[in-house]
Amino acid sequence: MIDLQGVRKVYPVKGGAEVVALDDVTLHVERGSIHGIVGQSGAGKSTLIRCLTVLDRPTAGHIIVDGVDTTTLRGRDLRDARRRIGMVFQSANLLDARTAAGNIAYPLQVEGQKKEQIRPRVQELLDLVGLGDRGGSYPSQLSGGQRQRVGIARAMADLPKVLLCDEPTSALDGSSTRQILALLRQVRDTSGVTVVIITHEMGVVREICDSVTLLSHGRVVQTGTVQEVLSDATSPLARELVPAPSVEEADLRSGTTLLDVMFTSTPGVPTGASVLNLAASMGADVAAGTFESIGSTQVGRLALAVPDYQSEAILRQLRELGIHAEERAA
Ligand SMILES: Nc1ncnc2c1ncn2[C@@H]1O[C@H](COP(=O)(O)OP(=O)(O)OP(=O)(O)O)[C@@H](O)[C@H]1O
Repeated sequence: MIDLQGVRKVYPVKGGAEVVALDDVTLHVERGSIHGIVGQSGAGKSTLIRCLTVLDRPTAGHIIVDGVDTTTLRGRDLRDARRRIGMVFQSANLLDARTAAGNIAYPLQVEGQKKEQIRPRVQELLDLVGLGDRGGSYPSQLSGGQRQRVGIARAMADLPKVLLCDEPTSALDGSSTRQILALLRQVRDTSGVTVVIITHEMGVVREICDSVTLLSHGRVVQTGTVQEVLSDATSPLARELVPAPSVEEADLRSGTTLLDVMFTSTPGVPTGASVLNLAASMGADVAAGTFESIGSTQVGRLALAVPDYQSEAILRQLRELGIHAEERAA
Protein backbone atom coordinates (compact mmCIF):
# COMPACT_ATOMS: atom_id res chain seq x y z
CA MET A 1 0.00 0.00 0.00
CA ILE A 2 2.84 2.39 0.89
CA ASP A 3 6.32 2.02 -0.55
CA LEU A 4 9.19 4.32 0.23
CA GLN A 5 12.10 3.78 -2.13
CA GLY A 6 15.45 5.38 -1.34
CA VAL A 7 13.85 8.47 0.19
CA ARG A 8 16.33 11.21 1.06
CA LYS A 9 15.52 14.61 2.49
CA VAL A 10 18.18 17.25 2.88
CA TYR A 11 17.52 20.65 4.48
CA PRO A 12 19.88 23.48 3.71
CA VAL A 13 20.93 25.43 6.80
CA LYS A 14 22.65 28.78 7.22
CA GLY A 15 26.25 29.02 6.13
CA GLY A 16 25.88 26.58 3.24
CA ALA A 17 25.78 23.44 5.41
CA GLU A 18 22.98 20.91 5.22
CA VAL A 19 21.08 18.50 7.48
CA VAL A 20 20.28 15.04 6.17
CA ALA A 21 16.90 14.38 7.82
CA LEU A 22 16.12 11.19 5.84
CA ASP A 23 18.85 9.08 4.31
CA ASP A 24 17.98 6.35 1.81
CA VAL A 25 14.77 5.31 3.59
CA THR A 26 13.20 2.22 2.03
CA LEU A 27 10.22 0.53 3.63
CA HIS A 28 6.95 -1.19 2.80
CA VAL A 29 3.59 -0.99 4.55
CA GLU A 30 1.02 -3.68 3.70
CA ARG A 31 -2.50 -2.63 2.75
CA GLY A 32 -4.83 -2.72 5.76
CA SER A 33 -2.01 -3.11 8.27
CA ILE A 34 -1.09 -0.95 11.26
CA HIS A 35 2.54 0.15 10.93
CA GLY A 36 4.49 1.86 13.70
CA ILE A 37 7.38 4.23 13.03
CA VAL A 38 9.54 4.70 16.08
CA GLY A 39 12.73 6.58 16.80
CA GLN A 40 14.35 9.04 19.14
CA SER A 41 13.87 12.77 18.87
CA GLY A 42 15.54 14.00 15.69
CA ALA A 43 15.36 10.58 14.00
CA GLY A 44 13.37 12.03 11.09
CA LYS A 45 9.80 11.01 12.00
CA SER A 46 8.21 14.45 11.41
CA THR A 47 10.09 14.82 8.14
CA LEU A 48 8.77 11.43 7.07
CA ILE A 49 5.21 12.51 7.89
CA ARG A 50 5.56 15.74 5.90
CA CYS A 51 6.83 13.74 2.92
CA LEU A 52 4.04 11.14 3.25
CA THR A 53 1.36 13.84 3.39
CA VAL A 54 3.02 15.55 0.41
CA LEU A 55 3.44 18.78 2.40
CA ASP A 56 7.13 18.44 1.65
CA ARG A 57 8.96 16.69 -1.18
CA PRO A 58 11.91 14.36 -0.77
CA THR A 59 15.22 15.54 -2.23
CA ALA A 60 15.51 12.10 -3.87
CA GLY A 61 13.63 8.81 -3.98
CA HIS A 62 10.00 7.83 -4.45
CA ILE A 63 6.91 7.52 -2.24
CA ILE A 64 4.24 5.30 -3.73
CA VAL A 65 0.82 5.41 -2.03
CA ASP A 66 -1.84 3.09 -3.42
CA GLY A 67 0.05 2.76 -6.69
CA VAL A 68 0.60 6.52 -7.19
CA ASP A 69 4.05 8.11 -6.98
CA THR A 70 3.21 11.17 -4.88
CA THR A 71 6.63 12.79 -5.35
CA THR A 72 5.80 13.90 -8.90
CA LEU A 73 2.21 15.11 -8.41
CA ARG A 74 1.04 18.66 -9.09
CA GLY A 75 -2.23 20.64 -8.97
CA ARG A 76 -5.45 18.68 -8.76
CA ASP A 77 -3.68 15.30 -8.63
CA LEU A 78 -1.73 16.54 -5.61
CA ARG A 79 -4.92 17.69 -3.83
CA ASP A 80 -6.56 14.31 -4.55
CA ALA A 81 -3.54 12.47 -3.17
CA ARG A 82 -3.64 14.57 0.02
CA ARG A 83 -7.36 13.77 0.42
CA ARG A 84 -6.54 10.06 0.36
CA ILE A 85 -4.47 10.54 3.54
CA GLY A 86 -6.29 11.30 6.82
CA MET A 87 -4.28 12.89 9.63
CA VAL A 88 -4.65 12.38 13.38
CA PHE A 89 -2.58 14.74 15.54
CA GLN A 90 -1.24 14.50 19.08
CA SER A 91 -3.66 17.12 20.42
CA ALA A 92 -6.62 16.50 18.07
CA ASN A 93 -6.33 20.07 16.64
CA LEU A 94 -10.10 20.69 16.69
CA LEU A 95 -11.74 24.02 15.87
CA ASP A 96 -12.89 25.35 19.28
CA ALA A 97 -15.81 27.34 17.84
CA ARG A 98 -17.34 24.26 16.19
CA THR A 99 -19.14 21.39 17.84
CA ALA A 100 -17.87 17.82 17.55
CA ALA A 101 -20.29 17.30 14.64
CA GLY A 102 -19.19 20.61 13.09
CA ASN A 103 -15.54 19.56 13.26
CA ILE A 104 -16.24 16.23 11.59
CA ALA A 105 -18.37 17.93 8.92
CA TYR A 106 -15.67 20.51 8.15
CA PRO A 107 -13.59 18.59 5.57
CA LEU A 108 -16.78 17.46 3.81
CA GLN A 109 -18.05 21.07 3.64
CA VAL A 110 -14.70 22.27 2.28
CA GLU A 111 -14.99 19.63 -0.39
CA GLY A 112 -18.43 21.00 -1.34
CA GLN A 113 -20.62 18.08 -0.32
CA LYS A 114 -24.33 18.77 0.20
CA LYS A 115 -25.88 19.19 3.68
CA GLU A 116 -28.17 16.18 3.16
CA GLN A 117 -25.15 14.01 2.40
CA ILE A 118 -23.04 15.39 5.24
CA ARG A 119 -25.52 15.00 8.12
CA PRO A 120 -25.94 11.18 8.00
CA ARG A 121 -22.23 10.68 7.32
CA VAL A 122 -21.32 12.75 10.40
CA GLN A 123 -23.73 10.75 12.58
CA GLU A 124 -22.29 7.52 11.21
CA LEU A 125 -18.78 8.73 12.13
CA LEU A 126 -19.86 9.87 15.61
CA ASP A 127 -21.36 6.40 16.17
CA LEU A 128 -18.18 4.76 14.86
CA VAL A 129 -16.05 6.53 17.48
CA GLY A 130 -18.54 5.96 20.32
CA LEU A 131 -19.77 9.57 20.57
CA GLY A 132 -23.18 9.11 18.97
CA ASP A 133 -24.86 11.41 21.51
CA ARG A 134 -22.11 14.04 21.83
CA GLY A 135 -22.26 15.65 18.38
CA GLY A 136 -23.50 18.92 19.90
CA SER A 137 -20.64 19.24 22.41
CA TYR A 138 -17.84 21.75 21.92
CA PRO A 139 -14.19 20.62 22.28
CA SER A 140 -13.96 22.39 25.66
CA GLN A 141 -16.80 20.16 26.91
CA LEU A 142 -15.01 16.93 25.92
CA SER A 143 -12.22 14.99 27.62
CA GLY A 144 -8.83 14.60 25.93
CA GLY A 145 -9.73 11.07 24.86
CA GLN A 146 -13.10 12.20 23.48
CA ARG A 147 -11.45 15.05 21.54
CA GLN A 148 -9.08 12.51 20.02
CA ARG A 149 -12.11 10.38 19.03
CA VAL A 150 -13.52 13.41 17.20
CA GLY A 151 -10.11 13.89 15.55
CA ILE A 152 -10.18 10.28 14.32
CA ALA A 153 -13.77 10.66 13.03
CA ARG A 154 -12.79 13.85 11.17
CA ALA A 155 -9.75 12.13 9.65
CA MET A 156 -11.97 9.27 8.43
CA ALA A 157 -14.73 11.56 7.08
CA ASP A 158 -13.46 11.59 3.53
CA LEU A 159 -12.83 7.81 3.37
CA PRO A 160 -9.03 8.04 3.25
CA LYS A 161 -6.90 5.11 2.08
CA VAL A 162 -4.27 5.88 4.69
CA LEU A 163 -4.68 7.13 8.25
CA LEU A 164 -1.50 8.83 9.43
CA CYS A 165 -1.35 9.27 13.19
CA ASP A 166 1.31 11.56 14.68
CA GLU A 167 1.85 10.64 18.35
CA PRO A 168 -1.92 10.01 18.75
CA THR A 169 -1.74 8.98 22.41
CA SER A 170 1.20 11.00 23.78
CA ALA A 171 -1.11 13.53 25.45
CA LEU A 172 -3.41 10.88 26.99
CA ASP A 173 -3.39 8.91 30.24
CA GLY A 174 -3.08 5.11 30.30
CA SER A 175 -6.76 4.23 30.11
CA SER A 176 -7.56 6.77 27.34
CA THR A 177 -4.51 5.52 25.45
CA ARG A 178 -5.79 1.94 25.52
CA GLN A 179 -9.25 3.09 24.37
CA ILE A 180 -7.87 5.18 21.49
CA LEU A 181 -5.63 2.33 20.35
CA ALA A 182 -8.59 -0.08 20.48
CA LEU A 183 -10.59 2.45 18.43
CA LEU A 184 -7.85 2.75 15.80
CA ARG A 185 -7.80 -1.05 15.49
CA GLN A 186 -11.60 -1.13 15.18
CA VAL A 187 -11.53 1.62 12.52
CA ARG A 188 -8.93 -0.38 10.58
CA ASP A 189 -10.93 -3.61 10.94
CA THR A 190 -14.19 -2.04 9.74
CA SER A 191 -12.86 0.20 6.96
CA GLY A 192 -9.70 -1.61 5.83
CA VAL A 193 -7.76 1.68 6.03
CA THR A 194 -3.97 1.38 6.25
CA VAL A 195 -2.75 2.99 9.48
CA VAL A 196 0.71 4.49 10.05
CA ILE A 197 1.45 5.53 13.63
CA ILE A 198 4.42 7.72 14.47
CA THR A 199 5.23 7.21 18.13
CA HIS A 200 8.00 7.21 20.68
CA GLU A 201 6.00 4.80 22.89
CA MET A 202 6.96 1.15 22.46
CA GLY A 203 3.73 0.22 24.27
CA VAL A 204 1.78 1.48 21.25
CA VAL A 205 3.71 -0.87 18.98
CA ARG A 206 3.24 -3.80 21.39
CA GLU A 207 -0.48 -3.09 21.67
CA ILE A 208 -1.63 -2.68 18.06
CA CYS A 209 1.05 -2.65 15.39
CA ASP A 210 1.37 -5.43 12.80
CA SER A 211 4.71 -4.12 11.58
CA VAL A 212 7.24 -1.56 12.67
CA THR A 213 10.18 0.53 11.48
CA LEU A 214 12.95 1.90 13.70
CA LEU A 215 14.52 5.14 12.44
CA SER A 216 17.76 6.57 13.77
CA HIS A 217 19.57 9.62 12.38
CA GLY A 218 17.34 9.51 9.30
CA ARG A 219 18.12 5.89 8.46
CA VAL A 220 16.10 2.69 8.77
CA VAL A 221 17.76 0.59 11.47
CA GLN A 222 15.24 -2.25 11.27
CA THR A 223 11.85 -2.84 9.64
CA GLY A 224 9.51 -5.81 9.46
CA THR A 225 6.45 -7.43 10.97
CA VAL A 226 6.37 -7.40 14.78
CA GLN A 227 6.72 -11.19 14.69
CA GLU A 228 9.83 -10.93 12.48
CA VAL A 229 11.56 -8.33 14.61
CA LEU A 230 10.81 -10.26 17.81
CA SER A 231 12.04 -13.55 16.36
CA ASP A 232 15.59 -12.18 16.61
CA ALA A 233 15.66 -11.53 20.35
CA THR A 234 18.91 -9.58 20.07
CA SER A 235 17.75 -7.18 17.35
CA PRO A 236 17.48 -3.46 18.22
CA LEU A 237 13.67 -3.44 18.01
CA ALA A 238 13.27 -6.65 20.02
CA ARG A 239 15.42 -5.09 22.76
CA GLU A 240 13.35 -1.90 22.67
CA LEU A 241 9.99 -3.68 22.55
CA VAL A 242 10.74 -5.99 25.45
CA PRO A 243 13.69 -4.65 27.43
CA ALA A 244 15.65 -6.75 29.89
CA PRO A 245 14.08 -6.58 33.37
CA SER A 246 15.81 -4.28 35.81
CA VAL A 247 17.72 -5.72 38.75
CA GLU A 248 19.14 -3.68 41.62
CA GLU A 249 22.82 -4.45 41.79
CA ALA A 250 22.68 -4.10 45.57
CA ASP A 251 20.31 -7.10 45.70
CA LEU A 252 22.87 -9.42 44.11
CA ARG A 253 24.87 -11.71 46.39
CA SER A 254 28.62 -11.46 45.99
CA GLY A 255 30.07 -14.26 43.88
CA THR A 256 27.16 -14.16 41.45
CA THR A 257 27.02 -13.10 37.81
CA LEU A 258 23.90 -11.72 36.13
CA LEU A 259 22.94 -13.35 32.84
CA ASP A 260 20.32 -11.91 30.48
CA VAL A 261 18.35 -14.64 28.76
CA MET A 262 16.13 -13.70 25.81
CA PHE A 263 13.84 -15.97 23.88
CA THR A 264 10.80 -15.94 21.65
CA SER A 265 8.44 -18.82 21.26
CA THR A 266 5.04 -19.77 19.92
CA PRO A 267 2.11 -21.12 21.96
CA GLY A 268 2.58 -24.80 22.78
CA VAL A 269 6.42 -24.73 22.66
CA PRO A 270 7.67 -24.88 26.27
CA THR A 271 10.80 -22.74 25.80
CA GLY A 272 10.23 -20.82 29.04
CA ALA A 273 9.82 -24.03 31.02
CA SER A 274 13.06 -25.47 29.54
CA VAL A 275 15.00 -22.37 30.53
CA LEU A 276 13.60 -22.39 34.05
CA ASN A 277 14.36 -26.11 34.48
CA LEU A 278 17.92 -25.66 33.30
CA ALA A 279 18.39 -22.61 35.52
CA ALA A 280 17.10 -24.47 38.57
CA SER A 281 19.23 -27.56 37.89
CA MET A 282 22.36 -25.42 37.80
CA GLY A 283 21.65 -23.48 40.97
CA ALA A 284 20.64 -20.22 39.24
CA ASP A 285 18.20 -17.77 40.75
CA VAL A 286 15.64 -15.86 38.69
CA ALA A 287 16.46 -12.31 39.80
CA ALA A 288 13.75 -10.81 37.56
CA GLY A 289 11.77 -11.78 34.53
CA THR A 290 8.98 -10.97 32.11
CA PHE A 291 6.84 -13.11 29.84
CA GLU A 292 4.70 -11.33 27.31
CA SER A 293 2.46 -12.36 24.45
CA ILE A 294 2.65 -9.97 21.53
CA GLY A 295 0.34 -11.08 18.76
CA SER A 296 1.03 -14.81 18.40
CA THR A 297 4.60 -14.49 19.68
CA GLN A 298 5.61 -15.23 23.25
CA VAL A 299 8.60 -13.28 24.46
CA GLY A 300 10.59 -14.07 27.58
CA ARG A 301 13.28 -12.07 29.31
CA LEU A 302 14.98 -13.49 32.38
CA ALA A 303 17.75 -12.07 34.49
CA LEU A 304 19.47 -15.08 36.07
CA ALA A 305 21.77 -14.68 39.05
CA VAL A 306 24.21 -17.58 38.74
CA PRO A 307 27.27 -18.58 40.79
CA ASP A 308 30.34 -17.07 39.08
CA TYR A 309 31.92 -20.47 38.50
CA GLN A 310 28.76 -21.76 36.75
CA SER A 311 28.21 -18.83 34.44
CA GLU A 312 30.23 -20.09 31.44
CA ALA A 313 28.61 -23.55 31.63
CA ILE A 314 25.08 -22.11 31.84
CA LEU A 315 25.73 -19.75 28.93
CA ARG A 316 26.96 -22.71 26.86
CA GLN A 317 23.98 -24.89 27.71
CA LEU A 318 21.47 -22.15 26.97
CA ARG A 319 23.12 -21.48 23.62
CA GLU A 320 23.00 -25.22 22.84
CA LEU A 321 19.23 -25.00 23.38
CA GLY A 322 19.18 -22.18 20.81
CA ILE A 323 18.46 -19.54 23.45
CA HIS A 324 20.30 -16.25 23.47
CA ALA A 325 22.08 -15.47 26.72
CA GLU A 326 24.71 -12.91 27.59
CA GLU A 327 26.46 -11.61 30.65
CA ARG A 328 24.98 -8.28 31.73
CA ALA A 329 27.52 -5.48 31.45
CA ALA A 330 28.28 -3.93 34.85
N1 LIG B 1 13.00 22.77 8.22
C1 LIG B 1 14.15 22.25 8.66
N2 LIG B 1 15.33 22.88 8.41
C2 LIG B 1 16.50 22.36 8.84
N3 LIG B 1 16.61 21.18 9.51
C3 LIG B 1 15.48 20.51 9.79
C4 LIG B 1 14.19 21.01 9.38
N4 LIG B 1 13.25 20.12 9.81
C5 LIG B 1 13.91 19.14 10.45
N5 LIG B 1 15.24 19.36 10.44
C6 LIG B 1 16.29 18.49 11.01
O1 LIG B 1 16.10 17.17 10.50
C7 LIG B 1 16.35 16.18 11.50
C8 LIG B 1 15.10 15.31 11.69
O2 LIG B 1 14.09 16.12 12.29
P1 LIG B 1 12.60 15.61 12.55
O3 LIG B 1 11.83 16.77 13.08
O4 LIG B 1 12.08 14.95 11.32
O5 LIG B 1 12.83 14.50 13.69
P2 LIG B 1 11.75 13.78 14.65
O6 LIG B 1 12.13 12.33 14.68
O7 LIG B 1 10.38 14.11 14.19
O8 LIG B 1 12.04 14.45 16.06
P3 LIG B 1 10.95 14.78 17.25
O9 LIG B 1 10.51 13.44 17.79
O10 LIG B 1 11.79 15.56 18.22
O11 LIG B 1 9.85 15.57 16.64
C9 LIG B 1 16.76 16.95 12.74
O12 LIG B 1 18.18 16.99 12.77
C10 LIG B 1 16.19 18.35 12.52
O13 LIG B 1 16.98 19.33 13.17
